[in-house]
Amino acid sequence: RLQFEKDIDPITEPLDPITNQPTAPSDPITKQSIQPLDTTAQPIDNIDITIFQKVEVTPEEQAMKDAILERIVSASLSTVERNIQEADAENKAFFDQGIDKVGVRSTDAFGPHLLTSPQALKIAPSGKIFTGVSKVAAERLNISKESIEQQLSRPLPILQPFCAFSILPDCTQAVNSRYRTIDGSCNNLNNKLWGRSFTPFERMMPALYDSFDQPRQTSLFQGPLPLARTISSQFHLQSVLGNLMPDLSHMAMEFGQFLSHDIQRNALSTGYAGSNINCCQTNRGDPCFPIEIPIGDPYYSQFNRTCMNFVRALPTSKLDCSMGQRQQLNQNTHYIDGSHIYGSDDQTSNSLRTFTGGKLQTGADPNIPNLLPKDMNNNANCILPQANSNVKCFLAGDIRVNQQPALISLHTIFMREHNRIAAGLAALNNGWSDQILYDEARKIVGAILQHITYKEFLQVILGNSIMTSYGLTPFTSGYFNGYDSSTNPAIKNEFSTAAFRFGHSMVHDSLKYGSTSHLFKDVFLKPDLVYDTAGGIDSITKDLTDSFSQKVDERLSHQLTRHLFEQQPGFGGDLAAINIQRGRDHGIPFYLLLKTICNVGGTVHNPTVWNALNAVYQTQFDIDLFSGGVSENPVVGGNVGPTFACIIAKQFQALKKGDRYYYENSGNQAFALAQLDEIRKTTLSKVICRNTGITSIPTNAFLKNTGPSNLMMSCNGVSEIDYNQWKCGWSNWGPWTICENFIQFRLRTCRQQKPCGANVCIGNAFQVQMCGSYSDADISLIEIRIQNLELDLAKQPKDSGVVDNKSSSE
Ligand code: HEM
Ligand SMILES: [Ca+2]
Repeated sequence: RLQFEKDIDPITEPLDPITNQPTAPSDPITKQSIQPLDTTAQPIDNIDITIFQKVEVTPEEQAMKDAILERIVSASLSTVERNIQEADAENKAFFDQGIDKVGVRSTDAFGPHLLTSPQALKIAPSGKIFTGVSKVAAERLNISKESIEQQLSRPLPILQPFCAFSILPDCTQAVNSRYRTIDGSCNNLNNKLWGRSFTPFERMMPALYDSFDQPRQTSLFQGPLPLARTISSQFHLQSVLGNLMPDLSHMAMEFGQFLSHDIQRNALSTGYAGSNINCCQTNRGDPCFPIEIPIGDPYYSQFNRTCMNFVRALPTSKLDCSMGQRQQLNQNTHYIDGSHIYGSDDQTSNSLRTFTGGKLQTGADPNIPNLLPKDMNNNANCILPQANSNVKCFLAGDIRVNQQPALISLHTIFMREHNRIAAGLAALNNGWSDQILYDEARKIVGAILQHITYKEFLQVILGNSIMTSYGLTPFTSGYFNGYDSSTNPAIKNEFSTAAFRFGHSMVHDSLKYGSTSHLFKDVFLKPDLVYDTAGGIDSITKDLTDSFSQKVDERLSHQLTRHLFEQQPGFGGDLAAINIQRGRDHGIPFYLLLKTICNVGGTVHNPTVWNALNAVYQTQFDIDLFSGGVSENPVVGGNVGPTFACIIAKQFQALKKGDRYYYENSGNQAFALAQLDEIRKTTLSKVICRNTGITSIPTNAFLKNTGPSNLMMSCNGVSEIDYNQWKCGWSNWGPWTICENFIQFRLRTCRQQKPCGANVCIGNAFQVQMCGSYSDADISLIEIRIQNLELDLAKQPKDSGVVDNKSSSE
């Protein structure tokens, strides 16, 4: 049986035993991913397969269908497994020949996105088996492309041992836990794996692949789709200074990327021993899907470059272990939970903790305190200066942290926010263990991230009317009681490959840094600016709020479309082409289909833009989702077009309603109301003030223009979170009441809300005393009144928050 260890590729030609080269040139479009069935396989000719053409079937027919599927699967399994093993051997040969290499080559234009984690590689073989047998079944049963999901979506017992998701976690602890798990499991108690890291992206619509699971590459009018690079160079032209956003700051772009890295990280295929597959040097099939650079390319042709490396995403089995279309894997937790800060698996999260005082590790740099911990082995393949061995890249919950300095800065600020909160909580509550401090600080940071996302970020991206109609605006008081356990929070493939990439269009040519500007190509994977003692994180952050974003439109900076991760002139990547190619790799349906699903009618493009778009495609029905969506006119009050706004709004609605730990929820895991009100006071600007040396900042960090509606605020005296709402035990005494009939009293409240234990308050919540000038003769009467009052006061509850006696032991 198969070894579930290495990334292996089922879809490559056998090697010629003499030359050790593929025997036939492979054509990624028409290449069949699986060899014909074993001749030893049982024939199915005597079975009536017409029931697979029916939409409605009786229970008896369904049982018959399952039996047929079982037979086909059992007959084809060994062939599929053998193909995977052969592909593995072939990958090893490419590795041995030095074609696929461990570590990034100077022509790799994917940077840290290439670094697929070991957990994902373990899931890969399972994905290949499910895709392999599904393809055989679809072919044998003559199932049409459109009905594959419906006809094959059966959890066959024979396939369960191969499924990566057949073992469920034990969620007993999670039922009453105030804290999320690190990997996101057990959030939904009926569907324990929903939203967990290393689970598939879901879809809004079934995929549209070519020949079962091959990238969408054929036009509706036959012939190939236009090349991704051609669409990029002809339609996604260079952003010009004249098309700056009128209001959004460059920080809006950067927070968008930061948020994106919380909720999604696609896993790419790798070669033998995790090496990077080189699709430009070999002519092989899946998972190679190189981006062809046409002759006469306006930029790359001067370098005689004809190919940009592109490797397909890893296939995965589906979460319900049923057969069907090829799916892709999200390596991060789908929830907005700060997983890019803390890690999406226990090993990563533990490696980032100090295990004292609930704190996260910081870097020990002689010149600059409080940076992220250093990546001493340069696992992220950063480009480091030879002259200064202090300068290293950084470790965080998501390996893409080092992609460029603005991203490093936001990561650093939120790491500091965690440590500040942990210290604040520890100062008030001596008895709290490292674990409680870590958990509670992580819970608060997660809530702050959600609050900033829904209150500030989405507001400027989607605008009022969409925020309201999808119920995305947070409340100003009270709990949101809208948790819906039937809502799957999972990130949708259409969102990840296209809609949420709108931010690529907002990226400037350069990162402003004090009085200088640095082109992005000069700072990709270079942490140097962060170490600059003249400004570092503070300067990068201030300049993000101090400059405009580019508009969301078809235009992207050449820094992204010519120079992405460029290490050698002419050999950078093209992010617009990559986005288009990725959409095709994932079988994302064409733009007009999604537009219809989103109920977007009529003309939503500027006519010149629409004509330019149609000039590159044979027919409007071929338009890729990224290109069609990003170029729409923005919705009223927002900054993306109606189709992307719909996809984004639906996604964030699911992330809100489908998250048991959504910060505004009531219930077992809830914040006390007074705590929730503290979270609600947070803004991104305040978080920046609290954790940098910046002295003044726009009140709304997402808007650049300052004026009456967005005043500059001083960071001096910017309110901390009021940790008193987290203090366990008695509050201070309130004031004495007015003296009446020679008596007065005062009150205090007991804070035994989570995560305090019960019984943290000994004594009374009230004090009564005599007052005024009374005569000795009155004393006995006053004493009786005091006793009565004390009896009344004792009937009042003495606690202020939700009582909980379980969480303190967690
Ligand atoms: C300098 C800024 C940025 C750079 C260099 C960059 C680069 C990249 C690269 C190389 C990929 C992988 C593409 C692929 O292989 O399919 C990617 C994916 C992505 N980017 Fe960006 N990006 C930037 C900013 C942003 C922003 C501002 C947003 C959103 C507001 C964003 C959203 C996304 C999304 C949603 C993905 C897909 C993530 C996944 O599932 O793996 N990016 N980006
Ligand atoms: Ca997450």
